Amino acid sequence: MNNEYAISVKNVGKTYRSRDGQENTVLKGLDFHVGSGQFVSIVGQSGSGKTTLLKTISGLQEPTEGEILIKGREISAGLKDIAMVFQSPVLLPWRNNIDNVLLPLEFRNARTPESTAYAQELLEMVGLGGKAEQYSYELSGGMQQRVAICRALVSHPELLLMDEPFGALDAMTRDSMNFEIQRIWQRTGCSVLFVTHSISEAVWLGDRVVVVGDRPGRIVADITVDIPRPRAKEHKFSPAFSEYVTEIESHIGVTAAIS
Ligand SMILES: Nc1ncnc2c1ncn2[C@@H]1O[C@H](COP(=O)(O)OP(=O)(O)OP(=O)(O)O)[C@@H](O)[C@H]1O
Repeated sequence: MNNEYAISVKNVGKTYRSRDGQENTVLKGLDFHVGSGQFVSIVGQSGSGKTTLLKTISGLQEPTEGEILIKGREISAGLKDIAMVFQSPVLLPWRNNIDNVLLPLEFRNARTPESTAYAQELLEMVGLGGKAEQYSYELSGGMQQRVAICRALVSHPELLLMDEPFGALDAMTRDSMNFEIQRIWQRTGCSVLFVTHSISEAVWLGDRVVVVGDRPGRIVADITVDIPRPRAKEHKFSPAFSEYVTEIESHIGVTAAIS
């Protein structure tokens, strides 16, 4: 039954066509599922089609072949259940932080006193409760990304798609954001698809790591990470962790571009 999955990707292909008629098949024959409440990391070489996959799952673009079901339904029927976080937070500078968080609800005319209270609660959950009235330019990059994550969560999405959300952050901030996203995920129970260039981040966060091979993008490995939760920093130094990293590196083939 498809209904038990948060996402079902069935034999999905995507071919871009340029204006002069050239075809570029970026994804071919992708088949995988994300269980309800699972955290699935996606890694792969640059250009292997990870962002294309996320955009296709989110409904921002259509697959050329195959189908994608969200909780057993066509994407068009499930869009309100999906939120996306990009590498750049893209906050509106003329709105304060809580108003940025509430933006998706305003678009739907669904801002209420309850949702405002929930937005404040989310900001508190990410340690920004005292900065609700401040503006994004008064925040660090890591803080801005936390506001963007709150904005994604404010509509209670069942599915959170994250495309290299911590790629622009320094190593220390990135580590603390990893803890934060693990905590948020455990608290909200949403399903997460998380694209990253960092194999160690993928292993540390994921219940599974899906490796996308390139030309055309296809799944070359789908590895279950059997490390207990909640995960702590020490897990990164365990032999099991290193084995997962080594195995994933071997599936990607070349590791030069991957940290
Ligand atoms: N809208 C588009 N039109 C045409 N080609 C595109 C489009 N978007 C992406 N591509 C091409 O699809 C391929 C895969 O791009 P995509 O951004 O999905 O890869 P990626 O794995 O996310 O890369 P990176 O890790 O560098 O972010 C690239 O060759 C890219 O040029």
